[in-house]
Amino acid sequence: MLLVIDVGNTNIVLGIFDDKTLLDHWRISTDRLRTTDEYGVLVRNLFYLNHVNSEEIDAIIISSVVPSVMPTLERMCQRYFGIAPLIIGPGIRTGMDIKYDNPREVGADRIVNAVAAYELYGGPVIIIDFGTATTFCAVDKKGDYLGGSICPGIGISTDALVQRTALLPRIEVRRTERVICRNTVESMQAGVYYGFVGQVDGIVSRMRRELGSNARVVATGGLAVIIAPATKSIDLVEPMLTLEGLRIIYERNR
Ligand SMILES: Nc1ncnc2c1ncn2[C@@H]1O[C@H](COP(=O)(O)OP(=O)(O)OP(=O)(O)O)[C@@H](O)[C@H]1O
Ligand SMILES: CC(C)(CO)[C@@H](O)C(=O)NCCC(=O)O
Ligand SMILES: [K+]
Repeated sequence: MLLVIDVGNTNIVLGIFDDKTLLDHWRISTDRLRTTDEYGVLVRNLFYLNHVNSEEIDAIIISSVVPSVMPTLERMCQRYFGIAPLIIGPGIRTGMDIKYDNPREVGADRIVNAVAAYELYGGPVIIIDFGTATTFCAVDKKGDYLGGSICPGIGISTDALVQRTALLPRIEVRRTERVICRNTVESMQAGVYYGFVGQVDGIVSRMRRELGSNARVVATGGLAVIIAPATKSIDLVEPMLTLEGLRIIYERNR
């Protein structure tokens, strides 16, 4: 079985594949201070509680956009699984040509998402990931990664709004009936929700113009299912896109 690990700035998502089937997945917070042994105990416990036999893990692949936790995670893989993990980075075959000025600069999560989306849906395709940041990525018909846009994420934007004001409370991101709202919580919900819906449709329409096509649009990340229904442009929501991409890239490098 294959253990896939996606290290984001807020969360680390772990998944287990038996061949092409995702058997289970878990989300833990990204904690730069956690030790090798703490990560080891956490992961081994998740496996134990979900009846996964650690002995059956025969490979690990990791994508990370948080360099500082990588030495710890690599040691965890060695020590608790006896495996040297494959790490998305220079030297890994993704099967995708990266057209960034400096290909090493693109976040590994964006490349992994792009590989999965192109494999699943073909090109041209636009990928939106609602994580700590909201990223938009474009892949053309040939399967080249063209680049995209990076926006402040929904969670951190809302946190900033709450932190920098005296009277605004924390809210749950939620769709509202209307945008002319008569209380603070609903006003904030409407602004956050329809503001980010508008961002999606605005950036996608510009991207479609630059891509010169009727690109398909796939969304992932925790908030994708909440935002997608009100957008005009999101065609598909694929919550496990990054894990799927890690599995595909692993197969290209085994
Ligand atoms: N319903 C919600 N209301 C308010 N905030 C939310 C809601 N769901 C998620 N968030 C916040 O949105 C942010 C993005 O969450 P999500 O879990 O999608 O990203 P992530 O996968 O953790 O991101 P990364 O991959 O960058 O670590 C987090 O800060 C999270 O706390
Ligand atoms: C944009 C984030 C933070 C999204 O997780 C990540 O992909 C990242 O740190 N990227 C590096 C910069 C870039 O992709 O151009
Ligand atoms: K992510």
